[in-house]
Amino acid sequence: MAENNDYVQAKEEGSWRLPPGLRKALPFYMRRAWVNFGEPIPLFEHLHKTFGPIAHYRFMGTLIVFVNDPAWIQEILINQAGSFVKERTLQRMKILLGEGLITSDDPIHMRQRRIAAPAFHRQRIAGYAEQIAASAATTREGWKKDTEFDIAESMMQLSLRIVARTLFDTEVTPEVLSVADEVDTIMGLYNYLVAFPRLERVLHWPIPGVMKFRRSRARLDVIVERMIASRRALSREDLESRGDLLSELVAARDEAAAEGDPDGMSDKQLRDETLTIFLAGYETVANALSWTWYLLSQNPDVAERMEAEIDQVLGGRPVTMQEYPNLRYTEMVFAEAMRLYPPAWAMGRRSTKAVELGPYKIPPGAHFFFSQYVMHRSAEFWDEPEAFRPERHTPEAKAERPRFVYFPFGGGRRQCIGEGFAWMEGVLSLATIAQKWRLEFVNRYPVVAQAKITLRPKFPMIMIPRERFPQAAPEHPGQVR
Ligand code: HEM
Repeated sequence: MAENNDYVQAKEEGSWRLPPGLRKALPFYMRRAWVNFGEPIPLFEHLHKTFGPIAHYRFMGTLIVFVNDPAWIQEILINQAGSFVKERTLQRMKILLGEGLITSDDPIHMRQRRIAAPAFHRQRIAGYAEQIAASAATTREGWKKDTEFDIAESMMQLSLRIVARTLFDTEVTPEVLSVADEVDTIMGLYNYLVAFPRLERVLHWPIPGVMKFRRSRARLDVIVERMIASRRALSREDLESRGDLLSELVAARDEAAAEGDPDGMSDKQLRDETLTIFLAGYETVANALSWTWYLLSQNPDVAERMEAEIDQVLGGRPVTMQEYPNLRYTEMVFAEAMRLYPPAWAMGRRSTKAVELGPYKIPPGAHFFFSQYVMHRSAEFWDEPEAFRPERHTPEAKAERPRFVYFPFGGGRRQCIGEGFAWMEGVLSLATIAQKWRLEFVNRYPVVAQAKITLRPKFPMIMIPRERFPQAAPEHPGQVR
């Protein structure tokens, strides 16, 4: 990097040693193509390209460090995790999610995670395989052959159906749809709301966007509280036999209380966890699946190989948990789609103590960002990063890579609690749908990834379902041959 008016080399500041970075505060570069306040990926890419594995800049008086080195990401998420809390923008999600798993910090987080963990154990989530396959089959049967539809919308509906069945043990009732709608409204307002410097204080002000947010949040609370109350009314036995995640959480809470955990999980925490899991588990998987179908449509050789595996493993039967371990290539396809289009495209932490990364010593209060999107496409670690190659995810290839070159589910003590669930949902949904259809992409809208809370397609993604085993057209009486 050449020293110029824009950039500074690594430098000492008092007892700190900062990595290289932008000489002036970020707003100074506002006219540059890589600065767009609603869209941080171009900025992260620019920092990586210009400065390499680590860079700093300042924004509104805060020191921000962007890290794109797998060993240093490991330092932040694992080895020095005790020196970090969640970054402020994320903490602001507390206005919606309260003290749920995503937003809380220790000691609340540690306790909540311990209580919620059994609901996500492998044996428990295996029980959801059947509901996932049945939901995907409903989606599959809803498509009309040779008729265009928007895959992004369809995958949202599928994942909503799966969440409704597994989290709440219900179909997509108007109640579940309103949860999705209210969450959508709130998330749409979220980017606007976090721009307020003293957000928590303005929440009571009669500003239209804020009022809308408050109304949505209140409606959401009523719905979720009703769902929790219906579980509470059940006997222990009935609760256990229901088997949905919310019942599991209520049961886990009761168990913790019975084992003498003095502060168990309050009703308020149960509400926070329910919303957190709903939010974390719904859009992420839907987007991962939409991107997978898009990439398959662009790589017919991969689609063919995946279909061959599915036909061979399933032999035309509905997929069950037993076959799941044998759908290895399908899983690699899903993994590779999440490399190119990671639903969680960046993560952030704030340091509470001094942090040492290699030669750098960074003061407490700095914000650290790292991006799955940038790392998963870095040429230092990936050969021809833009190419879609599921073979990158064989056990041998994985063993050769440093841990944090590929981290769609994060890592360390805050690693995604729903990871096992997400893999199963992705693979079983792909297998069920690909049993019947090959999707053909219709190039009507540009394919642009939009980095909102998750990485979603910005425009509708139109597909035509082609039947894989076309049925002979029925013969009509009097048909002329
Ligand atoms: C493809 C799908 C998914 C992706 C890419 C994904 C990604 C992530 C990532 C990167 C984190 C860590 C965030 C951080 O450390 O700052 C996370 C946390 C979390 N995820 Fe997921 N997730 C997915 C699906 C799910 C599902 C299906 C559920 C629940 C059913 C879920 C529930 C959670 C929860 C509760 C946390 C917070 C965990 C904690 O801090 O202890 N996620 N997820």
